[in-house]
Amino acid sequence: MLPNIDFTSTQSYKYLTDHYIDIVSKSLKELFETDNQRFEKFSLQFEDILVDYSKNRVDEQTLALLQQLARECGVNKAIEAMYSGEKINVTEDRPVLHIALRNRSNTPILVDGKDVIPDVNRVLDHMKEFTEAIISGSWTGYTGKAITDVVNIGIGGSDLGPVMVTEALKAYKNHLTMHFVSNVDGTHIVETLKKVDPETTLFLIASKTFTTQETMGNAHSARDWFIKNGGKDEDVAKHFAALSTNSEGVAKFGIDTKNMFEFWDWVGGRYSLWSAIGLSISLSIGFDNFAALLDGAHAMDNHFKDAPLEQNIPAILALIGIWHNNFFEAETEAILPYDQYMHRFAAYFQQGDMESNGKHVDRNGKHVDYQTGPVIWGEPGTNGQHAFYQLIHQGTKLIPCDFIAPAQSHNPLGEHHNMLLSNFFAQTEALMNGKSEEEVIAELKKAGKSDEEIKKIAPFKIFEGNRPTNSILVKKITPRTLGSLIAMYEHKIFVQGIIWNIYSFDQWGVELGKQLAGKILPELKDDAEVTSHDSSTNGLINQYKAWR
Ligand SMILES: O=P(O)(O)OC[C@H]1O[C@H](O)[C@H](O)[C@@H](O)[C@@H]1O
Repeated sequence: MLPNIDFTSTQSYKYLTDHYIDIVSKSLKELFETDNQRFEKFSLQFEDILVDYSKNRVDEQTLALLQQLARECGVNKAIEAMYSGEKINVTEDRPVLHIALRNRSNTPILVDGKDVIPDVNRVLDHMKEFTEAIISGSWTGYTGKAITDVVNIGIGGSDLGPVMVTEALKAYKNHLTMHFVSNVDGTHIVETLKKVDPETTLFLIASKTFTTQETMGNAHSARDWFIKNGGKDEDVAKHFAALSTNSEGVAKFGIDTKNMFEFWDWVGGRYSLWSAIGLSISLSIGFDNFAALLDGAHAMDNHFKDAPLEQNIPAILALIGIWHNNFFEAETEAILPYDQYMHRFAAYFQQGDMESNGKHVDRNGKHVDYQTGPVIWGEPGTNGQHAFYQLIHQGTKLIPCDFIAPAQSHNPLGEHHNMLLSNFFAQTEALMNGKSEEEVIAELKKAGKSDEEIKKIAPFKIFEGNRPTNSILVKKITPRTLGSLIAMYEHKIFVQGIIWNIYSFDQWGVELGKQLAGKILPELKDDAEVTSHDSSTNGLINQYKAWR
């Protein structure tokens, strides 16, 4: 059972409300000036990952109170419940066991009295064998040629994780060319099929449910293309594999269940890259690297389970996020990787975080009267600097940011990496310290500006600073460190969901749009005027019919 506590009625929440008044009166700059141990006190290292959370508007008391809040909300109990396979996804009556997919120490985890680990390992063995056959070329297409291209067809959790990881670990890539088709917009599949040859292409149909409209549409189009371009029905087995929990659906589609890589309903879609959904990752970087990704996640899982709250990185990041979200009323959080390979990291956690904690009903079925999950967004640095950092520095909204960077580049090239990292360090420093009026005036004087000119221009050049950031410095982005990093964010989301007293592992909010699209689709089949909706929806549908 998950705890069921309204965090706003806890003792620690009341203390935090008072303490907030004290903290807002101090600037980050002051907090650093009055404590030269801040970095030592407010940073933690996990293997090759350094997490510096000192540039947040917190002091020792803030963290102590936030940790007390976590205790009062039963975070430790909730962690135990997840790890022991309890059905904590109550509205779907399922356990939440992405940790079991990377349980490299093989400790049994029971679901309905049955240890799930042997099944996890069986599928991993199947993935290994298949990966090796494809990479070595011993698996051949219908004309006897080795596979050169892999097209993963999936959406949401069956796409974003594999895309993000294969991009982030591109430095480990082999000769296979990867393609990802997600959008039901025909352009996506059409443009992809232009680049591949049916004789040497493997399609992975990735769908937990094997019913998702977009994925099924794209999968059927891929199959039709394959048949139209020389393949026969009996050749499908050599070119199509399925990653799914739904063996009936897979068989119905015509994929041999021997080519089905199974996972289970206790894996949430957005937490599924560690499962058979990760087959495209394994094909792209080899099974050993995929296993190293799992190892890294498992190491973070152990840290999360065992480390006391005071040293527990995911818990600390979660609590600081709550501090910003519920006390400073920040509405969004930016994830800013200073690593080009990680360019889909923020997009990945848009689903990870927003689909998990974008809920307004608490675990009693009641509308909450506090803020829950933030809007997650971000782009790689330094591109973001030249686009939206203006608002972060001088806008009216508070945007807590996570800066992530590797110390070692996979592509050392002259001064490039120093230039990149100098921007990372400079931005977090600038966001913290800002630039005072005195500094601006002194600078303008030095530049020879008159008093009048200074008076006119100075207000625009002032930076208030006091903008909070986390800095996550990774020695190098390897499969292992990436695995740990992803798991760190997953657990952060978990802790926040527990404290906000919501269910983080369902996603009912995506259903309504799907249902309505299902109703509208038949209405688009002919040219008859549609009158069954509101005037806007009718008007749009009828104009669409007139123009198409
Ligand atoms: O893997 P599938 O069953 O095709 O689901 C793909 C996606 O569909 C839905 O929209 C869910 O909201 C996502 O959580 C899921 O990842």
